Amino acid sequence: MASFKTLDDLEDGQRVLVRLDLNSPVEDGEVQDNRRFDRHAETVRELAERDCGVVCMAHQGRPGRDTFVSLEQHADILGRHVGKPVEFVPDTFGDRAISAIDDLAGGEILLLENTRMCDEELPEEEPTVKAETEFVKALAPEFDAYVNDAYSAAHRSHASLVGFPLALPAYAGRVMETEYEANTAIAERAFDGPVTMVVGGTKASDVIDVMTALEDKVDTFLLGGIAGELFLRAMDVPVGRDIEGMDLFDDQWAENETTIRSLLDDYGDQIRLALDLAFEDDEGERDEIEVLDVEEKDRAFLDVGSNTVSEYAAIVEDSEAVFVKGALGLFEDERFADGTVGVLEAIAETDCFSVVGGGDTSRAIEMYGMSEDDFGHVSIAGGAYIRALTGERLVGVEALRG
Ligand SMILES: Nc1ncnc2c1ncn2[C@@H]1O[C@H](COP(=O)(O)OP(=O)(O)O)[C@@H](O)[C@H]1O
Ligand SMILES: O=C(OP(=O)(O)O)[C@H](O)COP(=O)(O)O
Repeated sequence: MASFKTLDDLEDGQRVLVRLDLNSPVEDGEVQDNRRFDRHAETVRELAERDCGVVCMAHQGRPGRDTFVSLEQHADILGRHVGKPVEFVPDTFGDRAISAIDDLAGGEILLLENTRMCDEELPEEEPTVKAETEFVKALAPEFDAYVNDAYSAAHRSHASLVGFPLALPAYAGRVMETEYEANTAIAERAFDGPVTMVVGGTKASDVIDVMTALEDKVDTFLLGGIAGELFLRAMDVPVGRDIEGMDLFDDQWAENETTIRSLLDDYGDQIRLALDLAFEDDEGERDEIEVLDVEEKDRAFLDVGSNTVSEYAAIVEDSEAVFVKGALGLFEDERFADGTVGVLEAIAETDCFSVVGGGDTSRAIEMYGMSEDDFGHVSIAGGAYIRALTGERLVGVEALRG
């Protein structure tokens, strides 16, 4: 179990500084609503209902990128999800921020400006260094407590994540608590029956890291996506054509060939690869081919085939726990969603313990009309999820332990 304090340990009516992760896609300058708002709203609402004065901080994008924008729009979106007004303060820790915090009554909510607009936030440094920044020293005396709900940013040693826990009594928010429990389950929990891990997506290195870290915890790895094709290539199946403009295959093959071959040599019995693959035919329709019939590296495969889905679904049905990282195909295109959706539906239908993570893959649940309630946990974290799966400790979580 986690050895940090949670909101159950926090007294009502306090003035609290809450770190959220509202980092969102931005299209043409417009911040896109997403599950992070909905999840964090639960923590913020609870604190406001418990008569706390709630001051939220969060980041958006990275300096120099188009997504590095103000949090003004985030305040409106968050307010809609909380069901209460969230006042935006265009300042991180200066006079305007301090004066707005001083005026805050119990039950009211503020959102401060993008923490990454403060110079001291970003360089990754030790918590003790971050605790000595002007940012932390100016804000901390205004509060009774600090709550970190930003699990998905907890792998970053930034001031708003690791500095404040040294300056204030620190608690995990509801998102932090549930993400931590679910995402560390594979590394820390023992299951009575078979444990299965579905791994796919575009990043072979993520898949390799997960497989290497978890080979003794997982009975069967079900592979798909671009990563799965690279494993097929190591079995001499001529797949993995480069899509124009994207060095998805050849670069990754050059980087990972040796590790993929040794994973297959050492843990081949635990690894299932696609039996068939799907591609776009001349009429633009989905077509499928048996892996054994692929003779030339002349087309892009965009999903696993229907026999593979049946085989994978049967393995899922017999599992005690299933963890998902990465999609089995290009599910954003309905023609190539069968693998990802078929396996997710199999998970949803069984009563196994399940965790689905990865920013892109978990979007498939909503896109294809499945309910998050049918899964044990759907993570809103990307990088932090991978780190948790591979047993890496997250600095932001460690800082909460005191
Ligand atoms: N065969 C494929 N060809 C192209 N894209 C694929 C293929 N298989 C999976 N994908 C893409 O992989 C993406 C998810 O990859 P990744 O970023 O590694 O996972 P996540 O963000 O879920 O951790 C999906 O958006 C999906 O479109
Ligand atoms: O969205 C985030 O990470 P993710 O894309 O790995 O889920 C976090 O907000 C961390 O952002 P960062 O990777 O710019 O430090």
